[in-house]
Amino acid sequence: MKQVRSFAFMDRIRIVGGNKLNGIIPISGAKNAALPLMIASLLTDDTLTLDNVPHLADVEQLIRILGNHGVDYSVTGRRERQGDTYSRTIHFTARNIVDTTAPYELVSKMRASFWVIGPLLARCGKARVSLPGGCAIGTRPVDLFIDGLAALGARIEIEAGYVEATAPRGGLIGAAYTFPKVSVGATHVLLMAASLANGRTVLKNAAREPEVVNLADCLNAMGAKITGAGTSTVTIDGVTSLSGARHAVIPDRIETGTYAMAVAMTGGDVLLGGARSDLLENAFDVLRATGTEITQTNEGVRVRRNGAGVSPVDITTEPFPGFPTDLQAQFMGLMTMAKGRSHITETIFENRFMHVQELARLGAKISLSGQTAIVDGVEALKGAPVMATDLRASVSLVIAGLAAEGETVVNRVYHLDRGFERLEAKLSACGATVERISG
Ligand SMILES: CC(=O)N[C@H]1[C@@H](OP(=O)(O)OP(=O)(O)OC[C@H]2O[C@@H](n3ccc(=O)[nH]c3=O)[C@H](O)[C@@H]2O)O[C@H](CO)[C@@H](O)[C@@H]1O
Ligand SMILES: C=C(OP(=O)(O)O)C(=O)O
Repeated sequence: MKQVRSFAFMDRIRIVGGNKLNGIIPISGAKNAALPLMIASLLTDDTLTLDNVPHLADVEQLIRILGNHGVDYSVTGRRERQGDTYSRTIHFTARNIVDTTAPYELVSKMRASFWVIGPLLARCGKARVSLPGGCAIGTRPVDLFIDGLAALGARIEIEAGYVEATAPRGGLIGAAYTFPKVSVGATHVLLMAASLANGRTVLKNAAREPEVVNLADCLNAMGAKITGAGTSTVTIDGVTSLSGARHAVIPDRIETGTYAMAVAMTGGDVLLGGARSDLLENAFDVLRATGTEITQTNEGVRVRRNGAGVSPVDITTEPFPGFPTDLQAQFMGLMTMAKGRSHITETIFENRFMHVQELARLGAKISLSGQTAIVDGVEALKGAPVMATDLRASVSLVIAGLAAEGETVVNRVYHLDRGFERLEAKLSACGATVERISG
């Protein structure tokens, strides 16, 4: 097995705030689209080639997990921009599945690794997968995966921290299943499992996220028969086998929204290269209401804000097409500098406010009332040492640091390396003072 590149654990990010952002930030392939696409390679003994795969700790970790099941990979077509390597083309081949167990040591590091349960069960008739880890933003149960796979005929038991799933003799059986709650991950898993089931599956109340559509398009290119992805009702007519394909990861809408909010905070004029505004219309409407100019161009999304100040806007996180929970922390960063009070309500994860106390170190005025944060904008933030607690919380501290007076040091940036490719290089190229201090 080839050496998978590691990310440094104890690095810190040092920011000296106060500079406007001006220039171009190339947007990478989406982490949350790349991960399920990589997992789909388990469904076929042919090669699945994925373009625009970001170089992130989560991607490298999933390469290790897939390797444990017998997936080989090779990297070609590295793209170079601004003298540095980024998103790559990776070929994944699961000629033989050598192990249907996904062990705790690998799966506990990342939520999405649990999703191998769908393709392993569909292709091999069995899977034994450790209960997952991931960002500590709530309890994050797996009941919907279990109920959904059981609806396709799987027998499921939980034994010593592992979900053990067995398909009926002859394979999974298509069925109608209504998700009691919208789940991105459970929708991904049922799409993959039902693609190789016998007969028709109809999923109701399915997640409509662009990453689900990206996966369905890839599965269809591999020979699956899926219609309705991107709506709440998805129909999958099972096929007996899937083939290889070549497919591109969509641009990262959360990275796009994050840098757009950074520009809204610091002021300036930045082109988010390759970004698609149709992937986050709601968040862009909200940003426009704060006083930020956003236009789609042929090259990407242009974001501008002059010195007029930030207007407060209330938001509530919702499944797509609503305001994404993965941008809630960053938006709170922006609201700390608004001219007035805003309310930010989190409805997806019950413990996704850990950035509140860290933003307070920078001088933010935020109080919590249940699932709502009440943010009173301050004249200016002041730099301070802060601690990253999860992926999106970490980046909210970085963008707040860009707008704060003086020096901010963000500790525990390994969270950031899970989901932001070359963050310091991208921001520095637009005039920010940001550097990584090796731990
Ligand atoms: C790798 C990836 O793509 N992660 C994203 C994915 O996470 P993930 O797929 O884990 O999130 P889900 O959409 O499944 O979670 C939505 C809600 O459903 C609950 N739930 C989920 C499954 C289940 O079996 N039972 C249950 O109750 C969750 O606890 C949460 O409250 O979608 C989230 C919601 O947009 C994003 O914040 C994450 O960035
Ligand atoms: C919460 C996230 O990731 P995960 O689901 O892997 O924890 C995220 O991408 O913001």
